[in-house]
Amino acid sequence: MKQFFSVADVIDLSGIVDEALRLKREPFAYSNLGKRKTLGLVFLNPSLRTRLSTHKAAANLGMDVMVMNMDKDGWALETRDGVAMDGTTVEHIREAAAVMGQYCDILGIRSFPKLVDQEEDYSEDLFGKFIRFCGVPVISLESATRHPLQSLTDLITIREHWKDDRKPKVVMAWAPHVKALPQAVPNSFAEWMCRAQAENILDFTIAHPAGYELSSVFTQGATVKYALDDALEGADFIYVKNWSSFKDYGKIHSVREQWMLDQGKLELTNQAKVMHCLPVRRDVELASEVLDGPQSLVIEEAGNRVWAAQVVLKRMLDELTTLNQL
Ligand SMILES: NCCC[C@H](NC(=O)CCC(=O)O)C(=O)O
Ligand SMILES: NC(=O)OP(=O)(O)O
Repeated sequence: MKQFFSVADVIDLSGIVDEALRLKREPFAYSNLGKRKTLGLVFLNPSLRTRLSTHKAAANLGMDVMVMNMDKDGWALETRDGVAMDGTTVEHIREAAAVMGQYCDILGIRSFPKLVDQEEDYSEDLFGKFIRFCGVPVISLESATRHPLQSLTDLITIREHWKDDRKPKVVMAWAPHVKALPQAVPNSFAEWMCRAQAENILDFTIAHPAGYELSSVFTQGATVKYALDDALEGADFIYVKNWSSFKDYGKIHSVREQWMLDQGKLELTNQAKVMHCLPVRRDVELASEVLDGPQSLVIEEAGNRVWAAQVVLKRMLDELTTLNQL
């Protein structure tokens, strides 16, 4: 694996999930694979889970890890080409990425969208440039449009909790929030679930109020419902997430109906397990009674972030080892 940016970077969806679950059973089976290799984790935004789980995954493989909080500790980064840097930006991504590539064998980077200009965010300009100039394999730690380590984790968690012969009904349900959030997590989850649905692994439904349609690039084959109660009927897994409007880019529309998942709504489902990528705003996005209840998987789901990161790092290290032997 040379990069991990979207589901398109995975050839074998079931294969990578099974391999991650094998790593969960034997975390130290490849503890020398990453010896004398360095992972750099670059953050332009806050993180708890991604930072710690990816660090732990690298440690399990014997790697050294360096973390750069670019937003707080780095020089202000310029990403545009052809501009004289006579303003507030100090260092161009051309040099910054290339220099980090000198110190690291694999790099991970997190960069959220600005939610102002749809075209700019969806061009993934910063990611494209980072990949181009750093010269080493790159893992997305969440970009403007996707969060692949989270989505792989989510598929691993669903696989772990589904023992029936019948395909599970997975519902991604929009939830209220106090501020405008990116579409990266729901885009990515939809993209991975649509691929899983195409591979006959599960059935996938998206529920959101009118005006919250995601880009059709990510939702091919998904059933879309505009009423939460209707979508929840027969659900085996509910993936709760807020996102801002894609069409009316980055905006929040007022919604009259109740979209927060509480115990009453949960009772409409097939005793569904409840998932959320975290962080979650209690009693805004998701009722405390559900988060603290027996159907919540959120803590286990966060725990599984380690195995998603570890399988991706392992595949990249395997490839680096093969290249070194040539
Ligand atoms: N990395 C996981 C989610 C990150 C981000 N959440 C947030 O920014 C929450 C902020 C808040 O609740 O104020 C999102 O939804 O894309
Ligand atoms: N779910 C997730 O990516 O969490 P962090 O933003 O804390 O890394």
